Amino acid sequence: MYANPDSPPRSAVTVPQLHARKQSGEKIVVVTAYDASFALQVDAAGIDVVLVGDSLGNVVQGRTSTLPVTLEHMVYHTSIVARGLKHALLIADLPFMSYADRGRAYDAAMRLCGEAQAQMVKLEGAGWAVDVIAALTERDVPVCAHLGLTPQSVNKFGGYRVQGRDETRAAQLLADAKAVAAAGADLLVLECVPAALAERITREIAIPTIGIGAGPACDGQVLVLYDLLGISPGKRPRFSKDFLAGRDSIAAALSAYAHAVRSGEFPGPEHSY
Ligand SMILES: Nc1nc(=O)c2c([nH]1)NC[C@@H]1CN(c3ccc(C(=O)N[C@@H](CCC(=O)O)C(=O)O)cc3)CN21
Ligand SMILES: CC(C)C(=O)C(=O)O
Ligand SMILES: [Mg+2]
Repeated sequence: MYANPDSPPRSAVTVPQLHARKQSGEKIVVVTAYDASFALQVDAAGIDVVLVGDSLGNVVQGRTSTLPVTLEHMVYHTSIVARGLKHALLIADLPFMSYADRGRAYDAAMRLCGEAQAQMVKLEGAGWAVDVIAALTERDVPVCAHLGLTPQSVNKFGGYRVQGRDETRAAQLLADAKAVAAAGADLLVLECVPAALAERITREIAIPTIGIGAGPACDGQVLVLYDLLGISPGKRPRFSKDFLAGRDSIAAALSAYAHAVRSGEFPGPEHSY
């Protein structure tokens, strides 16, 4: 289809609609996808947002971290996922070091939102990254921030551990959440933080929070698709759940996940810290 100034955004779900969910209390359901066939399944299940995560390094490429994932990989997977979507909003992860300064972030956003058709980019961290969020926001590129366990920092963390457990770190995380929101982020992913802290952050900032191992109080939830289907190799993180177990199709597993998030059944205490 050629450009038509009257045509609506590519997806049915829009950024302003996601903002409105914070007030309405209707949970935002997010899942990762990496190819067109799964994107079609996820879209048909009525999931709100699809994330092309750099977790593709782990689950598609068989690596032990997300650090080797390149912008080329992200552009390729984002472009093929985009072809499978009609309903869901599409977010793409900015890979390691692709947003190290304003200029690199602009170039990467051009590839992911221009060429590959993502509607929002996601980046990890606060501090220096707050300026990058402000830079993208000034150019009207929607941004999803990501705090807590930020997997691109694994070499600094020394492993994948729950973040914000002590008082000082919890206060820092709350301050970081306020800073990314003030810089213009549209959404905030909170990964592996105590449920009580995620609840407090969700209450104190104006943008929706999307939890993964962050308890039930977040405005939405995200899971890695292959964790949700029970096919990820190795030890499964505590926050994940196999929704295919006891069901007979991928479509049924995706619908069950969406329903469990919307009804507040998932995540339970056994998935939280
Ligand atoms: N398949 C997959 N799922 C993910 O959620 C995911 C990836 N890959 N790759 C990138 C990151 C890495 N992630 C991870 C990986 C492991 C844990 C984990 O094992 N956490 C411990 C916490 C231990 C603690 O501090 O108490 C756990 O038992 O849940 C958490 C997040 C999340 N992301
Ligand atoms: C787990 C989500 C939040 C992510 O960043 C990814 O899949 O890469
Ligand atoms: Mg990621």
